[in-house]
Amino acid sequence: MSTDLVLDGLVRRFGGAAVLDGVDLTVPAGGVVALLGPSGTGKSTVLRLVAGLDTPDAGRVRAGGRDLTGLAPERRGTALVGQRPRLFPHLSVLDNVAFPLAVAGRRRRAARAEAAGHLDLVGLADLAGRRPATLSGGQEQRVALARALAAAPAVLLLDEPFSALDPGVREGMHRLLADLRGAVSPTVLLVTHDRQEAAAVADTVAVLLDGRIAQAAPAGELHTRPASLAVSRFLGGVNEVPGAVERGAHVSALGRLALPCASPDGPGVLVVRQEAVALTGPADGDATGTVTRVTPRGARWRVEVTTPAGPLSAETGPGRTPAPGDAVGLVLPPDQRWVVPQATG
Ligand SMILES: Nc1ncnc2c1ncn2[C@@H]1O[C@H](COP(=O)(O)OP(=O)(O)OP(=O)(O)O)[C@@H](O)[C@H]1O
Repeated sequence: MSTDLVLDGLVRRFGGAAVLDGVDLTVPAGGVVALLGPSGTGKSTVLRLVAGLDTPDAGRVRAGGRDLTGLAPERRGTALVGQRPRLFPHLSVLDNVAFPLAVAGRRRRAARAEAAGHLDLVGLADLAGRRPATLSGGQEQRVALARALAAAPAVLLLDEPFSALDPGVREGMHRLLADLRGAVSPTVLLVTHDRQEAAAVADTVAVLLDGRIAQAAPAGELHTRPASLAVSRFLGGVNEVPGAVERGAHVSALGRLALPCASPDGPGVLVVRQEAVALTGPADGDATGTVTRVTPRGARWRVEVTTPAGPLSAETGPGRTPAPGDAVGLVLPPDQRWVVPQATG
């Protein structure tokens, strides 16, 4: 049975510096939240505090209304899967998965029967008799997931569990996670530094910046409606037009651009995702300028343009791409315009 997970004002200091400085976050029962942030911001530390492998300097961890903060790891009802599967090399795949059941006091036969069910859940029933050394990286991680699920955790903690896998295998793991949600609906807190992974598997993506959750929202909303310039930049947003909001429009060197939603009057930076910006002829568009650079981004192209408001970029699909020196117009679609406060400091 899944329960919610609530982090309430978690603080963790190392050598006097607060790595976590008041982390508030809720994962609803059966929900998947991805914790996303730059390297070294304390994502793994959050998981360690939830798992009971480390102790917060302040704040509480609750699950299903139970305060876990002072409890030993084995009494918390959490299971942690990390980047490395850490399987027991001398045990078969089946016995690896049966291990937490045996520790919980199940008889060997019953533990194995239950473990077989969990292996089936991760699609590895045929490999039950194999040793971990004979498995691929993706298979090993599936076994690690089955072992974690065998412990029937109320909360499953995943610390970059797919980051060492090849992209194709990683996508398979994302699908597996979705299937597992359908079958056992665990409450999941997943740490990742991969934006695409966070968007692919989580209902809510929480961005950890400077020791706090800067924003928690569905991935699409985070990208198009960031709470701050810091969130926008962390998510790869490059278009920033300084100016001010005046009676429902953003006023800048580009002129007056109507805003789709109410925004308070005053200084503000217009942000529009580069993927949403369209190129048009130099006589049209919300901004006009000269192309300075064109760079490939996978199957797409990033086109950088100097405009009266500074550099702006568009990402175009396959097709005719302008060249440096071309005069172009940029369309900033009205429903994609969003204003964030000016950066401070
Ligand atoms: N036990 C510890 N003692 C001292 N410093 C620590 C300890 N654990 C973590 N830190 C420091 O806290 C910071 C956050 O570490 P953490 O591993 O939680 O970050 P992260 O966001 O998971 O990073 P990454 O994405 O690189 O894995 C780092 O600067 C790390 O060096």
